[in-house]
Order: sequence, then structure tokens, then C-alpha cells
Amino acid sequence: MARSPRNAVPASGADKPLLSVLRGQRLATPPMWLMRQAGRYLPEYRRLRQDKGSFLNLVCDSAAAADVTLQPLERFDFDAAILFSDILIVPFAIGQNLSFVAGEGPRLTPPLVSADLDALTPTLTRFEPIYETVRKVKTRLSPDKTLIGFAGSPWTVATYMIAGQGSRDQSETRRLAYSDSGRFSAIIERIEKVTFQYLCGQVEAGAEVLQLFDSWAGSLAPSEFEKWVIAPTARLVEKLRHEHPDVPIVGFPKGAGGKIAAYARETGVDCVGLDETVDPHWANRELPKGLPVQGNLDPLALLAGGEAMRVAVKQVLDAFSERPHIFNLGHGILPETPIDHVEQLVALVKGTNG
Ligand SMILES: Cc1c2[nH]c(c1CCC(=O)O)Cc1[nH]c(c(CCC(=O)O)c1C)Cc1[nH]c(c(CCC(=O)O)c1C)Cc1[nH]c(c(C)c1CCC(=O)O)C2
Repeated sequence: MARSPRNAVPASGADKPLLSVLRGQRLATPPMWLMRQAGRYLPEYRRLRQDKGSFLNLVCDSAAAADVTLQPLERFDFDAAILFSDILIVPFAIGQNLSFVAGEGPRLTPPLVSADLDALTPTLTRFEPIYETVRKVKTRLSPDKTLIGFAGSPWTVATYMIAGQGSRDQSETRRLAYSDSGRFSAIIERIEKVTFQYLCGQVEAGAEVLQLFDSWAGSLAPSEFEKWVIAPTARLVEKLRHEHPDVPIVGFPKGAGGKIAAYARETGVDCVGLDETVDPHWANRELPKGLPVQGNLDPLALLAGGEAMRVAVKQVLDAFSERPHIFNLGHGILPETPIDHVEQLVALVKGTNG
């Protein structure tokens, strides 16, 4: 099925390569950014992070979070900045307590596996510092760069809210979805509603693209995937589209394998993010013609660097040479990644490596 670009390119976005690709144009040099590009592999991030004490303090300090958002663009010729925040700010605003335990990951209390949704007191003012970060970044961003806002998908956010933490196979959440689908639907719908408000707030503050991170999309059986990944994402995309028709939406159903084709056809996203386990040639064959894709270099190829990285980069570039493509990793950059490998990657993708 051929796909025509949904939006005409407005004058304000005409000189932003990332927006051009999201509107269906193929560029000879793909625009690029890296998931988790602001983070622990950067010494300047580690310094600021230490000064602020906790990750949540850093996220809620708009001036510092704006600095962190822009740090990677000061070093590398990336085409986009991604708001420095976290997908778990939504459960925080829905009323769970949020903390990040060093070496163990996030904690949300009370976990909804035992607590009732109605016991939580929504506090949407918890979004205010994030919107302020967006405004601050926007005033400092050069005109050819794009600011990406984001949220987690309802399914992935639900897995954290229910377990109260990350989980290996999301089994508590998958079990609840089968055993009490009414209660589970209510949780999904609450997340969907608050995420919609949150993303609209980001756009109103200046975000130009939205990405939905669905990190645990891969853990669901196909019919459950339809119910809890595709349907809520499609509803969210439709509402956002109605409110902000010019803002492209990238969906990233990590680990979804062959179900990515249905995701691309049925959710209405403008671009599909691919993780590194997806064969780019398969994706190019199976995804709707003309649909932009984002990805999907293995973060470990970047970590390894050298000839292995060069080969892997070429495979990704070649596979998507006839489709609108945003170059990215298949998942977040690893904290141990050497900075000079990132420099080499940018040179390879941008063709400035001689
Ligand atoms: C599942 C998920 C989370 N957060 C996110 C996801 C979806 C993507 C994915 O699958 O990685 C998304 C996220 N988290 C962060 C961003 C910022 C923007 C970016 O640079 O991409 C984004 C887009 C910052 C962060 N979020 C977190 C850090 C590390 C915090 C620190 O500095 O200690 C950063 C930079 C913390 C976090 N946040 C989360 C976990 C599980 C953890 C702990 C694990 C870890 O430390 O990597 C939840």
C-alpha cells in the first residue's frame, strides 16, 4: 500500500531534516539521533547528575534538565534533542511515589498489583517542571535541530505501575490482563488519558515530534498485543492527531518482532522505531511503502566500534536506502560507550569519514 505524506511541510519545519523525513521525504544523508543520548556515557552528564543527588531531582530541575538535554548536541552533529525526562513521570503524576534506587532501577509505590487505582491522588502539577524544560530547550535549540518529546506507551507504563518496578517478563501485569481485564482496562485508560494530557503539554511548550516508548511490547501474545499495545496506541495517536495534526508521532514497539507489521498498519504512527533484533531488509519489505522508519544499529556494535561497527552501520544504511529513514540505535546507548565511537558513528552516517 502506497502512503502519501500526511502533512505538507510548513515553512517553519522546512529546514529541519528530521521533520522532512517524518513527513515522508527520503534524504540521501539520513538525519540521526541516539536513544538515551543524554546520559551516563557523557562525563558532563555524570558531573551534573552527581551535583543534583538523585535522578528525579535532576529531571525536576528545569535549568539543569535543559542543559542535559542539550549536552549531546554540543558534542555531536545530531539532528534532534530529546527532552531529558523519564517515562515514569506519568505514574508519578497519577499519584505513585517514584524513586530510583542506585544499581536497582526505579521503584513506584504503592504497586497496583495490591493497591487500588482510586487510592492514588493525581497531581498533574508534577508535569510543570518538565514543560519548563521543554520551553528552556526550545529557546536555545538551533533552527535546523528538532526537539523530541516523549512518553511511555500505556502498556509499558502499566507494567511498571503494577509491579512497582521493572520486571523480567512482566508476568504480574500479563496475569492481571487475563484474570481481571476490567480492572486492567481501567488502569490502561487512566494512563492513556494522563499521557494524552502530558504529551499535549509538551507540544504546547514546544516539542515538535513525539515518541512513544513501548519497551515491553515484546512480552505479549498476539491477541493480547492487539488489545493492550495496538488499541491503546491507536486511540492515543488519534487523539493527538486531532489536537496537534502537524506533530509527527514515532512509535517504538521494542521486541515486537513480526507483530511490528500490524503495529505499523494499525496504530497510525508516522514512523516506526525498530530495535536491533529486527532484520532491516525484512522491515523494508514488510512495512507499508513510504512509511518512515527509525533505527536500528545494535548498541553493542557502537560499543565495540571499529570495523564491526562500520559493517553494521552500512547494513542499516543499505537496507533503508530507498525509504525515509532516521538513523538511530535499536535501543539506548550503553553507559560504557566510548565517546570517540560516537564521533566515528556520526562521521560514518553523515559521510564525513573521508
Ligand atoms: C523503560 C524506560 C524507562 N525510561 C525510559 C524507558 C523507555 C526506553 C527504554 O526501554 O530504555 C525512557 C527514557 N529515560 C530517559 C530518557 C531521556 C531521554 C534520552 O536521552 O533518551 C528516556 C527517553 C532518561 C533516563 N532514565 C534513567 C536514566 C539513568 C539514571 C541515572 O543517571 O542514574 C536516564 C538517563 C533511569 C531509568 N528509567 C527507567 C529505568 C528502567 C531506569 C533505570 C535503568 C537505568 O539506569 O538505565 C524507565
